[in-house]
Amino acid sequence: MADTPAVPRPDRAPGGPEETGSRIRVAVTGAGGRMGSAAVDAVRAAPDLELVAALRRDDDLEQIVRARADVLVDLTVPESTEEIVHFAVRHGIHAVVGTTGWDDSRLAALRDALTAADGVGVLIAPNFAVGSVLATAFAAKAARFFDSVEIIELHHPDKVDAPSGTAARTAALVADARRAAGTGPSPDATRTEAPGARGADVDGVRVHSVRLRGLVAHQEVLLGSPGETLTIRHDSLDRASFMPGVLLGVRSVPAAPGLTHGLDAFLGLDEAGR
Ligand SMILES: NC(=O)C1=CN([C@@H]2O[C@H](COP(=O)(O)OP(=O)(O)OC[C@H]3O[C@@H](n4cnc5c(N)ncnc54)[C@H](O)[C@@H]3O)[C@@H](O)[C@H]2O)C=CC1
Ligand SMILES: O=C(O)C1=N[C@H](C(=O)O)C[C@H](O)C1
Repeated sequence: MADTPAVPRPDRAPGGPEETGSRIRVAVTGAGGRMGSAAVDAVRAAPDLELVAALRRDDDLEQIVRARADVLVDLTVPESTEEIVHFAVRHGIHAVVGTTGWDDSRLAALRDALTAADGVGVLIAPNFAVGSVLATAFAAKAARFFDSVEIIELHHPDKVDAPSGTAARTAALVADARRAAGTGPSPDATRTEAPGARGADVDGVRVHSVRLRGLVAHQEVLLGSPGETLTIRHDSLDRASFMPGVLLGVRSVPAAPGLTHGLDAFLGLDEAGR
């Protein structure tokens, strides 16, 4: 990662585009991908936004600076996203990040970088679909009331990571809620197991990943207690489902300095989904 110093952005704070009503200048990385190309189209179609750069793999990140982007939308791959986002932060550019791979240590390093970058905002959004954000919030809310909880995430087979970022985030919030309530671990008498049969253990929650041609992005949270189960399911049937969340992020992040994790706050939800 290049170690360039932060560049002051005189067009940012008082009198910047978010305050003057001028169009927000948006750059997209991963513009050649499934999500990036949809985001490019969505930004182009939004009257209050202006697409100023669309970068593909191997394009020079300096283009974002030369284009005087206000907000970067990153939709690349887990191996690239950290470097790209730190580059934006160092240059005083806000970022809306949909790419997966933001584990706790990466988030901590980003928080540190943002502390030094006065006024810059970054949204890390594990899922931009409103229904998915709500489903995760509902699951976190329900988690303490049931003996058992497991997650099944189902995606298209071109996805490079498993489990999904959404499932990892859901598992973390479910685990937090159960810890806070003193709920014990999900009961499980398994003694012999074919490798992977019980899924991945994410923060004490079993997560099962399905990859199937024909699917886009889907998740079920299964909760169970004696005599009853509750299933919270969300389906993204088309990448159009993600675009309102991307645009909400672009419009909201300039006024949200520091790190925002999840679209919840921009939707007016707190972490418990209220
Ligand atoms: N937060 C959300 O709601 C959603 C997040 N995602 C996530 O977004 C990411 C992208 O997903 P897809 O578009 O399906 O993948 P994709 O593989 O279709 O697109 C990724 C693109 O990024 C490009 N790329 C890689 N490194 C780059 C770099 N350094 N600079 C510029 N471009 C670079 C690749 O060449 C590729 O075109 C994944 O991490 C996925 O999990 C996907 C859907 C929704
Ligand atoms: O790769 C995808 O497609 C998706 N990735 C994100 C994730 O890993 O959670 C969001 C959504 O599930 C689609």
